[in-house]
Amino acid sequence: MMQFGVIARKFSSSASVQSAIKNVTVIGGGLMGSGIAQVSAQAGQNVTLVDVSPDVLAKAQKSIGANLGRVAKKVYKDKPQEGEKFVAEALGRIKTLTDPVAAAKSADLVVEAIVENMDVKHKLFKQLDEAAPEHTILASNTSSLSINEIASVVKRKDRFGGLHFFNPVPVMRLLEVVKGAETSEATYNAMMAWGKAVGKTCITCKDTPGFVVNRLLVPYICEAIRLYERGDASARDIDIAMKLGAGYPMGPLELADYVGLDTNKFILDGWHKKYPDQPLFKPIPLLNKLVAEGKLGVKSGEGFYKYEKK
Ligand SMILES: CCCCCCCCCCCCC[C@H](O)CC(=O)SCCNC(=O)CCNC(=O)[C@H](O)C(C)(C)COP(=O)(O)OP(=O)(O)OC[C@H]1O[C@@H](n2cnc3c(N)ncnc32)[C@H](O)[C@@H]1OP(=O)(O)O
Ligand SMILES: NC(=O)c1ccc[n+]([C@@H]2O[C@H](COP(=O)([O-])OP(=O)(O)OC[C@H]3O[C@@H](n4cnc5c(N)ncnc54)[C@H](O)[C@@H]3O)[C@@H](O)[C@H]2O)c1
Repeated sequence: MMQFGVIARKFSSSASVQSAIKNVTVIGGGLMGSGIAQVSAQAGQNVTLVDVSPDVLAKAQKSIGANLGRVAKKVYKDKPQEGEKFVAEALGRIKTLTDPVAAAKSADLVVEAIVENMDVKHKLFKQLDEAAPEHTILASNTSSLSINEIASVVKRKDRFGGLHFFNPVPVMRLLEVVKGAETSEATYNAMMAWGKAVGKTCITCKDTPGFVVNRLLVPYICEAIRLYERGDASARDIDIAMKLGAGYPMGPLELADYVGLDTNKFILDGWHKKYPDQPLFKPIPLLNKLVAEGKLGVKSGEGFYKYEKK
């Protein structure tokens, strides 16, 4: 369970670390993009949040407001008026747009958090590269794709890198900063400083599949699903086992639902295509079935478990 001290420490550290980056554009207003926008605004950055869907943007603003409220309740426990001011000021720093090209024009940093698909990311980054000012750093929050391959369509390869956040962004303290083959030292240093400024502990990763966390996490979740498919244990028992037996905050099937089964599928399909002989990345029929039925986990109301719709 997250303690007040951890939130307060995270909050104060984000307020005290300086970054040259002041204007951040976040593309994709879903699970991750809304969290990245929140922590950036909390740290005093001017944020432009972009999504193709106005409905997603409205939902993102609502959830960011609610999550800022949770932070304010802890940090300004005995000072509710200051808490309200904190929420209003942070929300006031976030503007929303549906046009990525317009949003790139005023950005020092663009963090992309759209669907996990190389072709879609390429199309977006080509546009961003043409529209953004010379100094702008472009970064992807990809879970599983190669940073070098994403960067292959841009001219500014020295000003491109990976910024891999974890879900839920306001709570998870890690940021993987990924150096591509042509990422300059200046870009890497700016990304590290920005990560610290938004309250994260940063680690340096090479552009290897899954970086550090997902290289370990993906095989673990896949094996859990296969265990369940074989009927070796119930979903509930697998999750209880890893929580009580290994001390994880969530079991693997709960975590798969939390991340989103569509995102899980994009990752697995991509790695299977790239490494067809690796048995760990073979398609999982049950996962394909759930996604085809629109059972995407928490965000759609059902995955391995059922959830109340938000
Ligand atoms: C089908 C599978 C096929 C396999 C294919 C491949 C699989 C691929 C899988 C990998 C996908 C990779 C995805 C990505 O690239 C990497 C990731 O992000 S991995 C996910 C990492 N995250 C985790 O592991 C989360 C683990 N869980 C937790 O830490 C906790 O459970 C929780 C989410 C923090 C919730 O904690 P609980 O105690 O259960 O619940 P509470 O509601 O009490 O919350 C605790 C605490 O946090 C505060 N809080 C929660 N959410 C937010 C928020 N959004 N904003 C602000 N604050 C939040 C809450 O208020 C509580 O505070 P407290 O009151 O305790 O101070
Ligand atoms: N879900 C996780 O736990 C998690 C964790 C870390 C990283 N990631 C990565 O973050 C990225 C986003 O994942 P998510 O879970 O937030 O997905 P999501 O489905 O919740 O959100 C993606 C959003 O992008 C929008 N979008 C799609 N194409 C767009 C475009 N061209 N321009 C603007 N908006 C567009 C969609 O409308 C959607 O709202 C993926 O690359 C994923 O691999 C996910």
